[in-house]
Amino acid sequence: ALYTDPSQLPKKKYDFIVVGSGAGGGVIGSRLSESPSANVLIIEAGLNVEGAVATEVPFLGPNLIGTPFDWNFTTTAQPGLGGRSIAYSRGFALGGSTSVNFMVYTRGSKDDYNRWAQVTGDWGWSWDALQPYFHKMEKLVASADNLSQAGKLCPEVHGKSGPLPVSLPGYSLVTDDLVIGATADLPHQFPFNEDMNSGNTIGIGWVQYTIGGGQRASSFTSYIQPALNRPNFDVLINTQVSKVYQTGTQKGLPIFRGVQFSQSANGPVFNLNATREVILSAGAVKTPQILLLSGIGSPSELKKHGIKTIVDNAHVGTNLQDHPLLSSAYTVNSTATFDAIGQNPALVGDLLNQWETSKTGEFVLGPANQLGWLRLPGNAEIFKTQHDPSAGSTSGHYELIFTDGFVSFAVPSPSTGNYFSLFTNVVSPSSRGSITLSSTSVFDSPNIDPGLLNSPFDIFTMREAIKAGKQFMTAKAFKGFILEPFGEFADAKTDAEIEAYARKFSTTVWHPTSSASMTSWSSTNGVLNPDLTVKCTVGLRVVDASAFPYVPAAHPQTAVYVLAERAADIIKGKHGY
Ligand SMILES: Cc1cc2nc3c(=O)[nH]c(=O)nc-3n(C[C@H](O)[C@H](O)[C@H](O)COP(=O)(O)OP(=O)(O)OC[C@H]3O[C@@H](n4cnc5c(N)ncnc54)[C@H](O)[C@@H]3O)c2cc1C
Repeated sequence: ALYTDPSQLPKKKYDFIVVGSGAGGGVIGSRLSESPSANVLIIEAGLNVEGAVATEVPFLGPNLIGTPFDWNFTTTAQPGLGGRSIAYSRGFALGGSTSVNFMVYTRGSKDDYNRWAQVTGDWGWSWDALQPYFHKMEKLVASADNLSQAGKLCPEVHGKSGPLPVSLPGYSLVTDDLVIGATADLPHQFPFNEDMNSGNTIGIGWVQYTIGGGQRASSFTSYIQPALNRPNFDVLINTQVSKVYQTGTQKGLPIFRGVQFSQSANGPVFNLNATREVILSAGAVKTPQILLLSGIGSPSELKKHGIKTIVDNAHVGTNLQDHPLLSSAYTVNSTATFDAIGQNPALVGDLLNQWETSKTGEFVLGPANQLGWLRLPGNAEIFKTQHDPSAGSTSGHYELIFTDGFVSFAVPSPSTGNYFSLFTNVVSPSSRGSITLSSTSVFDSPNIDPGLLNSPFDIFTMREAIKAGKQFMTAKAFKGFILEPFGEFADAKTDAEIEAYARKFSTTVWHPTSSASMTSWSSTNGVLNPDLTVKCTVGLRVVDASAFPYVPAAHPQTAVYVLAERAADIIKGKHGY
């Protein structure tokens, strides 16, 4: 059942306590509680989303940024962004970031997962070995407009009966034929990819979304909500875990089965012990913060805050990776773009009404109907001095996303006009950032440094992505539709100007990962073992995006879901459920 107050919890004992209900925690809580004899509790800091229409209407997803459903973090000053600090959104909600994200469903590439397998020495993380889990979680469903899927995805690649609905965009746009037509015009540089979830991501194609029946699917709607009536599954919201604590010692290693939590910085503090495991799924920002607050980290970092080191691990909070994102707009010869929705409040009411009555219309859409993943040429100048950080030939170096209207996270939308937005996104970054403590309170944000555009490779790739995007827009298919580049984008012509433009306006795709990453059993260069247990501890695991050794060249929710699906089986296996 769902609880809002720790004192209401019906049990004094849980086998598993899961911290966070996002892509990782939602799957773990739901899958572990499938075993009736496993008592499972999820503790979630954020708000209930039941009945919150903005979390249900796909088109309104971006409007959740900056609302009470957002942690509303801010990064440290980013040298790669000209010293700017930027807003850093994370879901403060039941369902975590899957309740506020943009629902793009991309698995990543064969090479992304095979690299995880190689780094961890556990072939269970390879693309082939994870296939049963992709199929277990997915349910390929019709789009809201029920159009044929033929030629837009490969059904055989997908699961048909899992809890998470996946569908194509449910409303056709004028720009659909233009983008797909441009891949036919320029097939060598911009090939069409019928299904970017087949293992080979390269090319441009139709976006798949975690949308079913025209409505957002999240770890809450797909995993937690259907399990809430199980007598062995409780979820406590509005409550932050402030640390995990040692409950004993086993073979010289500290056991961390204790969880401390409260509802406000000065509110009553509660303690609860798990009989089997504590699983941290608080996401790539908060999981390392909780580990550090628990005395698991670099002794010098912990000492600064007067925290006693229990496990000496200098890697906690390091290796943070993210994808820098830039939006550039063109004016277009059309009056039928999304811009009308932002510019005309009456239209919003009509579309919401249509969505509520029939789950059809523009509001069933995510932010783009097509996107693509592309590689720098093998002889690109940057490879003379920098090694290629991508996982391999099936992973992109950059992504292009196409939106039928003006969308930017750096500048306000113009009040008039019609636009087409081209997003460029560095998806195999070589920059690394960090999460460090700013105080000893979990109620304070940690220092978040995603290291955006902070390496020669990343700025080079962003620049080349912009140039490739401009090239794509010259395809015959766009003739008569695309008018001209808009705003400062129009003035960014030379390489130096494009780089300066990119540093001035880039933000993030909100894809932080790898801040408590897994490595092999024998490696001391990481935070987790390949089974996601925290190195040199007993009873403590991490199941969320912080566990990734590398960020996949993809929107990462799918990788978190699949990681958690396998993790649930690992945990069940270990405890004989
Ligand atoms: C605006 C936005 C758009 C995005 N768009 C996409 C997209 O289109 N496609 C895609 O694939 N990915 C997208 N992502 C990223 C994707 O949602 C995340 O990668 C994924 O949800 C990460 O899963 P997680 O379990 O690691 O963390 P989360 O889903 O963030 O879950 C962590 C949970 O832990 C809770 N928590 C944190 N600290 C505590 C604490 N101390 N005590 C208790 N609970 C705590 C949080 O409130 C949260 O509910 C987007 C993210 C954002 C923010």
